[in-house]
Amino acid sequence: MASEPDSSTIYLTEKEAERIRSTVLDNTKKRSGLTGHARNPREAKDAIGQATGAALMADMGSMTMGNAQESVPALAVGEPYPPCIISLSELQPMKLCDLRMETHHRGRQLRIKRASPVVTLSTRSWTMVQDDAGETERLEMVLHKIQHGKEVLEASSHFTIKEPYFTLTEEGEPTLRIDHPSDVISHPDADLQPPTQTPTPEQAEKRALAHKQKGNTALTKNNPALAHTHYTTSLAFATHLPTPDLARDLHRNRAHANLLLGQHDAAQRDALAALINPTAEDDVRSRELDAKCYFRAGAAAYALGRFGEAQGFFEKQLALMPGDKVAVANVARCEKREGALTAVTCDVRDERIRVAPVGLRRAVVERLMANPSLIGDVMGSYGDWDGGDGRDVHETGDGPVVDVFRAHDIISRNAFGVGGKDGQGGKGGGAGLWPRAALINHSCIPNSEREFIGDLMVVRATKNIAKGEEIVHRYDESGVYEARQGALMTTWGFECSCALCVVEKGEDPMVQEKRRTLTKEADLFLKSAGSSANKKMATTRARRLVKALDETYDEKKYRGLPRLAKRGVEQWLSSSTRI
Ligand SMILES: C[S@@+](CC[C@H](N)C(=O)[O-])C[C@H]1O[C@@H](n2cnc3c(N)ncnc32)[C@H](O)[C@@H]1O
Repeated sequence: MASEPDSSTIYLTEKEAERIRSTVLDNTKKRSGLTGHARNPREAKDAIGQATGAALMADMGSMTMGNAQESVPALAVGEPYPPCIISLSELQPMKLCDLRMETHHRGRQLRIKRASPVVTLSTRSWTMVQDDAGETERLEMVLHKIQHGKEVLEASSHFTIKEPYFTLTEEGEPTLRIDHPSDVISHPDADLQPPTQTPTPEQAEKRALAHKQKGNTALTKNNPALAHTHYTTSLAFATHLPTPDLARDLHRNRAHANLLLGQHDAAQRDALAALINPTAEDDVRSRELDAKCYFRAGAAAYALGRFGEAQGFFEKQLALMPGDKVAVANVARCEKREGALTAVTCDVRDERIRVAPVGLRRAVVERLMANPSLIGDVMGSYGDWDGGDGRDVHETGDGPVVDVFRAHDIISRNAFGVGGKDGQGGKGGGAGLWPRAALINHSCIPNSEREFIGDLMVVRATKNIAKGEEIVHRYDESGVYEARQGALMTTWGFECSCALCVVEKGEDPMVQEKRRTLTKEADLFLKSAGSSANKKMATTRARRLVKALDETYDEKKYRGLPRLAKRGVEQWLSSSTRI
């Protein structure tokens, strides 16, 4: 399958769709037949050699292809399962030899270390891992494999997997598989471990200062993830010092690293933990430092969309540093945005093939993991998979928890294209999730319209809306009944039964066919009309098309109802004849 450069069009033949569907469904069947079977041990040397070769090939591939993505990856959306919602301390250890095929090892944890390079592909990454008995197994992270802008499997060499899932890859090879990013805990390398025994103040100061210095260097080298790690280790030592000054410096610096990493909750927490709150008016240095903290807390709140709170912090900053207008004006938008990775997905639940904004799913989950205060807002949205027992658990003792299957379903049913009004993504514009606007239902006879100012969605009333009346907008713009219903069913999973759809559904098939043919002609006209040299001729043709389309609508049946098929050409006419 291929995608057109700079286009949201993906060409997928029926044969290709069938191949994807049958691969995914055959694999699902094969896996279910293996449930509970013993695992076949791997030969370590071969396994590590296989991963090393594949990593080399993947690296060479990305070097020669660069970022040009000519083919679209396929992704199976498997049977949903909830993330682990139990803290590590309550899970029983297990070994690789205890693994059973096609099993979620509930109540267990598996400690492993990486034994090969990581093979990084666009929608998943894998590597070979070993436990302390020297057994080797394959480990795969699907889609949500990046944290702090780095591949999780590459960022460390020791991990614990919570409630490991042992299954088959899409190619049928046994693997440990991680879907939910909270199901893997990375352990820092030895020199970044917090102290195991209480250090003397001298030892604590020496280690804390050394890590602070490394953190500062990492920040100047544009590596906030490494800076964050060093500041965190430094803080673990600084808490053993008799005065809080160094710990405050570290919180202030880590707030900066957190902002750069898009971890706004943590940035705000750090910025406020660093406050000195000087009482003396002439303590200029402390006032400057606190102003910096309020600026960072404000920038974090702003990025979280809490504008009132952000304003409060900026006002406090100004009170400490009167006249520093630049600080307010320079509110940094620290949010990292991800490219619009699209994949062809096959969902085993309804066997449908969809083109899904999986880059958006990855960006949303990354943002939620980094800012747990947002999890409730997003996870409260409508989605087919309700998350089972873990639905309302957003955090365990080990950190935030995001159910990626629920996130997937929520995005499938609630995402809209930025810049487009078709809900499928404007041309090259990507897609986004607006939790509040996602509450709005669809109608083909809407009373509002969505528009975009950058990535800000504006829902504008298109007619007077009475108090208590439901606000509705159009998810799909197609003027052809079957095309519109097809998109509503595939993307949003419902059949529209508004007054217009009721009439169109009962329409004479001959009339429907005529309208379809004319709509195709209108679409072709709209594609070429902009470049037409003869405007007069184009206008005449547009008028003729509007008239012909109008004649397919029975005056009585369509009284008070929109005639969607002619909208596009009518809009062209009104804009082309506007002075
Ligand atoms: C963006 S959400 C809309 C808000 C959602 N109804 C809620 O309760 O949060 C989209 C989902 O709402 C439902 N929906 C929206 N418009 C609908 C309509 N006209 N008829 C039936 N279901 C509709 C579908 O389940 C769809 O997948």
